[in-house]
Amino acid sequence: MTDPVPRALPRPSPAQRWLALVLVSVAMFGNYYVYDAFGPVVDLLREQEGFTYDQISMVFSAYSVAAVVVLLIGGYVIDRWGTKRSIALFAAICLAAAALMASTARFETMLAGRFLLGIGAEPLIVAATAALAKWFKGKELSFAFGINLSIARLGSASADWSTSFASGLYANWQDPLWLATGVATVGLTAAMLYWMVEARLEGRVDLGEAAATDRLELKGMYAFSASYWYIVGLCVVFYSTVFPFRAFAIDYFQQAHGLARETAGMLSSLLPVAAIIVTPLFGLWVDRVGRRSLFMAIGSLAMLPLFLLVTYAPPGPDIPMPFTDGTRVPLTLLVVMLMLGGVFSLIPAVMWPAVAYIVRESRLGSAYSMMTLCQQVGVALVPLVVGRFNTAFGAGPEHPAGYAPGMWFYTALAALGLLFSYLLWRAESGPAAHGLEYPSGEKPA
Ligand SMILES: NCCCC[C@H](N)C(=O)NCC(=O)O
Repeated sequence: MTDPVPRALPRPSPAQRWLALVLVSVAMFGNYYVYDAFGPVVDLLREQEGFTYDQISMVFSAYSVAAVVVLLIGGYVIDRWGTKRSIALFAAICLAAAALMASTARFETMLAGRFLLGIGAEPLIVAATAALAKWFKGKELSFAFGINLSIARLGSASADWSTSFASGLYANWQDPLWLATGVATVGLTAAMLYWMVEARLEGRVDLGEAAATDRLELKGMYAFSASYWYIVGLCVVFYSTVFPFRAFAIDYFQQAHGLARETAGMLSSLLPVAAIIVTPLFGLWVDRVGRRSLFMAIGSLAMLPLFLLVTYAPPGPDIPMPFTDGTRVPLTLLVVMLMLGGVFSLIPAVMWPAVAYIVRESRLGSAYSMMTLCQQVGVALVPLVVGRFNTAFGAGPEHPAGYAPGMWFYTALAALGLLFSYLLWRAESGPAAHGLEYPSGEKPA
């Protein structure tokens, strides 16, 4: 008798793939919610617990310090543990971090909680990407990544919206953070369900092998072209401006512009909301027309005046915000936040895929890891500088001008971003171009 020939397993059905996507995305929703739940309680921590802006920015930066550490080792955990265990493990760490931050207003505990969040949240993003690659490889992979990021960004927007739908909790700093802990519990539940689904279907459907996780291999980094390092430079200054600005935005709108917390939250949510809607559209457009470095330069140029406009331009009339129940905001703030939302949609849509044009496929993992690592170093340092400025210049409701030095610092970073994108555009308009300026699929000879 001959041994039966092993039969090839079927690929997962659409229903199985979409179930995996929903569960992984809910875990990511929890991750992003917890990250952004800190911004809306900044003023309460200052007023009720006596936190200084220096302390607030140290807490915010602790995430990025942890992220730098885990980016160096996180890939090994995912490769060793597999996606299903890793997603549950990292979602559990996010939950523990959220609970730690909600438990007490001791500065050291907050710092530890935010550090723990960085340990869990950044590798959770990597593990989620690896998991989706297994289920959607050869299918709707880009679309699945897009949906996943949009649901994650909905988590960011929901944290801002919680100032309205959970306004009753904002009598103290702690209850909104307990709400974040609840959301993290939902994220962990989704991660556990994902573990069950993957374990149940393993051996029944062909999930393939997850590609080796993006890892940082320093060997050969020097060989990356100047264009790659210009994109890394832009990435660092762009995220080091936008993420810290977002972290302080709700407090800033309240203190410097006298907005109610609900209104400030709505205004701040324009960034992730714009990104959910517009990023995929920009992605499609740029695929058609190319001109990637030009678009990055346009995005950087558009960002340049925004922080000075919120500081010095007259507020203008109060007008109703679109898609709300008539919440009124000063025209200048609305225009600035809509423009920043546009930039926050355009630059990531162009910048991350541009790396794939410049670096060969076998080094893409290292290239993206190095880019994220540099990004997180910037995101760790910039809030410390802004916090220092705010404290040193006595920023607060009695002295709104004290916020101006921080805004000048953001402007200087935006100018640096413009310089990097100009250098990139110049490099990509010359003979050593990589095809960034061409539509998808068309490369220079
Ligand atoms: N909002 C949570 C922080 C996400 C950090 C992540 N490393 C990242 O930069 N993602 C890209 C993005 O545009 O959100």
